[in-house]
Amino acid sequence: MAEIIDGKAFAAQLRAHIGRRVARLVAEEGFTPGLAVVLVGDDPASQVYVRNKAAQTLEAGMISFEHRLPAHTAQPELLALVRRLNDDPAVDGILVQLPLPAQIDADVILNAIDPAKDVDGFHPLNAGLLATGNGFGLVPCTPLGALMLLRDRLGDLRGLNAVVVGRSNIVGKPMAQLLLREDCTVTVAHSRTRALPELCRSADILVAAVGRPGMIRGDWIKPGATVIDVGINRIGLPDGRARLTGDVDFAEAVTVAAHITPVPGGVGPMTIACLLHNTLTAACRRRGVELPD
Ligand SMILES: Nc1nc2c(c(=O)[nH]1)N[C@@H](CN(C=O)c1ccc(C(=O)N[C@@H](CCC(=O)O)C(=O)O)cc1)CN2
Repeated sequence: MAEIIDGKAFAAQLRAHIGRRVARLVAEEGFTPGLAVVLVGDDPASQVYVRNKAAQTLEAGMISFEHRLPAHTAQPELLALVRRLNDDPAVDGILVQLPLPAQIDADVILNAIDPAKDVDGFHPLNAGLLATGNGFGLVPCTPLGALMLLRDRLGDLRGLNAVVVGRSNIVGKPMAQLLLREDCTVTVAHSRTRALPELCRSADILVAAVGRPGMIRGDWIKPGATVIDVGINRIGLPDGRARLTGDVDFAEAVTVAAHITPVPGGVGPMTIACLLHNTLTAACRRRGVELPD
């Protein structure tokens, strides 16, 4: 049976460490990092994520600025808010919660965020810095969290075969870039990939980020592989409640892999912990202060 990677516990330790570093900044440098989170509309899952982001920001000793706009908000209005936040010296990090309502072009909004405050790492400048390895940008939170779990479990990743299933800008592409930076041999697979089960079976590290519940079966996994499940799928139950499940068939995979992240409790909690990590990083860089240990 695989060892189950406890992302919830790891994220709690990371947040506690960030909290200690923030306390040192406040005491020694006299400033408190600030994170602005913008939510447009009333998507229930997004509301929970934004609430958790605000609560964990405060717990880490940072300032939380929350902006909630109605679902009918027009793009110029949201753009104006982003520009105000770019200009606000108390705001070190800006995050616009996704998905956005259909009348808003997410790329226009994400590209308007000051790259130095782009704690989601979605701005093309930060994506470019990650792709070229040319300097230090801000890295998208979910893949950064997944990489932290991998390094904690496996140590040196050099030379390992990694297959990333999914090519989104939020997870698949940055995950592949991060693994390349670790000297893995990386393949990015997607909905048009042929012979996907065989390809997955070649992976020492298999990252599933496709958004299709249970798609990766146990016999797609190389015995002894490390499986990182980034999928967060809500499955309706007959009693009206919902169950969270990943992209990997956990019951099958756990009997084949050496290490596996569960859903919930795996990569998900790392997303917000890494958001706080990025906010601390952005705050120190913007203010020309060394990041405390
Ligand atoms: N601007 C962004 N929007 C979205 C991002 C993002 O990184 N930036 N990612 C997701 C949602 N997300 C954060 O925003 C997120 C997803 C999951 C979790 C999490 O802790 N999951 C838990 C289960 C929580 C639950 O019960 O729903 C887990 O997996 O254990 C945190 C944040 C899309 N939008």
